Amino acid sequence: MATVHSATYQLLRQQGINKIFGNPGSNELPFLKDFPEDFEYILGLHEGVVMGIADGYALSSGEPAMVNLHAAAGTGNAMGALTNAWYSHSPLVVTAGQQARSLMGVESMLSNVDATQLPRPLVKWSYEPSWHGDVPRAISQAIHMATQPARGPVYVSIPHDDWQQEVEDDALLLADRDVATAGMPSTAQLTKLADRLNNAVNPVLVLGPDIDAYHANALAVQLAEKIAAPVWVAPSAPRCPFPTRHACFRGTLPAAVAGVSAKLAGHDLIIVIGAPVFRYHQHAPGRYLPEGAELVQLTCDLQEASRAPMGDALVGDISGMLSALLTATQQTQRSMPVALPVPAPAPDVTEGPLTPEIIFDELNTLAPDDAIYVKESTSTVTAFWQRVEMRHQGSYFFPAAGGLGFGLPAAVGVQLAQPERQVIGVIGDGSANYAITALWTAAQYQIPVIFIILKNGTYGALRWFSRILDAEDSPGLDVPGLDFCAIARGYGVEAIEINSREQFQTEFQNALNAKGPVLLEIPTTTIEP
Ligand SMILES: Cc1ncc(Cn2c(C)c(CCOP(=O)(O)OP(=O)(O)O)sc2=O)c(N)n1
Ligand SMILES: [Ca+2]
Repeated sequence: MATVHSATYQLLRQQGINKIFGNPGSNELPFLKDFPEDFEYILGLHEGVVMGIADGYALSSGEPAMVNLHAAAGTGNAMGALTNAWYSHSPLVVTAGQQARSLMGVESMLSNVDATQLPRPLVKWSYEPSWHGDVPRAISQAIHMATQPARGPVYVSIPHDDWQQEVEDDALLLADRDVATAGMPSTAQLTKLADRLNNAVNPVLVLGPDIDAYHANALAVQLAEKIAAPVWVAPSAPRCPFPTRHACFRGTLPAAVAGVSAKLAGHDLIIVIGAPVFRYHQHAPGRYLPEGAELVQLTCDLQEASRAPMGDALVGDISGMLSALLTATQQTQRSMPVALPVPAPAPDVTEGPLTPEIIFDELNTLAPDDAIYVKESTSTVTAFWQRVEMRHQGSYFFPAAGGLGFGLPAAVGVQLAQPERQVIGVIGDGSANYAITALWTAAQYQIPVIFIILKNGTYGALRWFSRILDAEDSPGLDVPGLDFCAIARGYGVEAIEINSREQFQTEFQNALNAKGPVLLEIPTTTIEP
């Protein structure tokens, strides 16, 4: 007779999930006992790290990742990371151990009281089965909810005395279920969209993370070239959807209402694909659209389409819709945009700390063409996009909700998902502290990430915000006295402090050949975002 335990592992196995990212407590041990040999458990020392590693793994692989947290305390520790996973459409199957059914009502220790409320609104669905026999079906529903568009995290709370209970053999029917979404436009919808594009005089493309998530980067290049349109990346970019040295590429849009309209002025049709409209950040009021412009959004996310403050939207499969639109669009006679100029090499420094621009120029020279960057140094984003070329799908990840503590663990998760590509974490000395224990997991599992800590001794982005918000006298904006080499070595990661361009060149190339993780701590100047 099957048990909840055996039926659930069989379901996970058949659905291609064989890694469990977790940090255990007593509630989780009955799930982890008799751990199958064909599964791997990746331990993080804090649940925010566990969620971040799983998030990086799921975003980069495109596959669902299974997370196992400890009751309410573990779920609470993971909530910060969950904000990023929610906004990045990350397919995470998050489970949490619950106290035994008979002890929940008296709120005994480790009871996850009102468990399904805890992760909301940062999950697509949360559920606690009302009896043990429903656990395998609940996990099956969680997998399909997490992986169908718009993808996103889900949450299932499971009482620990369910796992050894017997279930009907029909529970095994769940293992082979195949659930998919079609999501293609009708002929009428496609004709209407293509007509708008073919009749536009000066169209512009604004591309978002779901182009990269659905591997539609090459289709986007073909469309941009066919209509000879400039291409902007949607504001607050958590991924890179378009090659950054392509002639059509124009950079990332500013995360402000007025700024977006200013950059898109003069265009009569704004086509947004794979992005919300828009992920504003700075409060800079203005008109949502430039004079004379219309906007149409292609998205996989009904909520994104519904909450937009202007324009039209079509919800469907990103890659399918883009491919159909490409076919239906006429080749334009307009001339192609002229490529942006490549920035002049960053000037050397004769004394004092290096500049972030020097580091980015060196990365652009020394890193492999298909390197993957996990970025979390908030004041250097613009300089990075200008100086470090990104060509391939899945080359860039940034916390989608701006929730810091993403970079270090996500770099570990991305490297687990992409062992053939070098992952480089470019992390600020402020951000690094929110999930610093990810270094331990990288060392323990010998995951060869290169961690670059840009150490300017301050919350650089907040220094900039304090100026535009007239709050420059705010306390708590500096982070002096941190020794990341000592911290990293304490978690088992080889670490070197870098104080010259030549030393960076030598140590970075050594790190490329290392078998395990390496951390480069680089004192730098502070620059404007
Ligand atoms: C979990 C969390 N806490 C606090 C913040 C606030 N915050 C903070 C603290 C920033 C400074 C990050 O400093 P850094 O050293 O990582 O990078 P820069 O110096 O390049 O800005 S940017 C920002 O929005 C946040 N986004 N997320
Ligand atoms: Ca900093």
